[in-house]
Amino acid sequence: MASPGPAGAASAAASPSPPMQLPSPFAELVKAPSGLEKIVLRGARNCCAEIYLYGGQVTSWKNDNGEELLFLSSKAIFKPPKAIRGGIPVCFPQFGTHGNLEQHGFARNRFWTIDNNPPPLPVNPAIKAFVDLILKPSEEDLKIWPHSFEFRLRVALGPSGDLSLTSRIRNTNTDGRPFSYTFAYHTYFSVSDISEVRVEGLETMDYLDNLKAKERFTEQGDAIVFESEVDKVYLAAPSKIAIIDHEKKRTFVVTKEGLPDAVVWNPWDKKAKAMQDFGDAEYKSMLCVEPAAVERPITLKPGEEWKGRLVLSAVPSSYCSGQLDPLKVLQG
Ligand SMILES: O=P(O)(O)OC[C@H]1O[C@H](O)[C@H](O)[C@@H](O)[C@@H]1O
Repeated sequence: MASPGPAGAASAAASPSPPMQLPSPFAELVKAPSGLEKIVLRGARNCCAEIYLYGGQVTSWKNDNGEELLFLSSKAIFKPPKAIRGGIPVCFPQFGTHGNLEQHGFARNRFWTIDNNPPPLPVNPAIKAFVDLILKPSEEDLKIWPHSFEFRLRVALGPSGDLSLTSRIRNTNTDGRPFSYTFAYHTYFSVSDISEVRVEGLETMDYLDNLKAKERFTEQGDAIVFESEVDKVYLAAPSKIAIIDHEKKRTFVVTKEGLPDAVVWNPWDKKAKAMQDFGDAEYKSMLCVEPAAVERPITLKPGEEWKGRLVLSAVPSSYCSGQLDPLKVLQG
């Protein structure tokens, strides 16, 4: 008997114009001009978020006033196999070049499907706008990474406009083999002007510098500011990091669980020019702060599941002419 359950959703995904069911009345599946499908989550007032099935990738997150909070390049290419430049690409099963797979693994350029019947996840009952996606390896994927897995991603918009991403990755190998992976939520924040931005929470942390052959250094005691290209993996970073945008008087608070590291990236002018899908001056209006597990890969035995969570909130900075109290932002 046909039912609008998960099997219905999976087979509908393969047909050309599916009347796809979503479990939340605040979520809608629409076709973007590129022809790719995306889910639009609608929260209170003008809050909303968009998630592409391609890459399982969040590309938009707007606040109460309908202002965009994530960076998406004006030159982003919405065509496989290129990953979409901006939003929140998911790097799995490899972050960066930490392995033999393509840069950042393959999850960001695969088609995910809607999972209408995911295993229960403890949730805040006030969250009404959410969607569950799932990625399983294809035959081709198994040739490049010979492990069977189920990757479930829930994207939810909270009542106060917070955006949360919860990843659950399960080893479904039937041959008894464990697997290991590295991971990142490659979050592109929209900022007014990179030279007006500082990041708090990473002071005094050790980091691997991708611009210096992954050599290990220790950050100085001050908040991080930006004057040139940055590509660092902060190790054992705190669970809250604040990105303070002085000009916009906005602070992003990044809360991470299950993800020890945090990557900070801005390509600056030279690298920006070299990227085909990134505007020459766009480095000024973006910053990537990416909760990640890089230094120590995560290992799962068959049947084991890992959970990694990211919660983003955007709050007005109390900054006027004095100093913002970093403790208030990071603890509050
Ligand atoms: O161009 P992509 O493959 O999307 O990677 C963009 C960037 O992602 C991360 O932040 C890495 O640390 C950088 O080394 C890399 O350049």
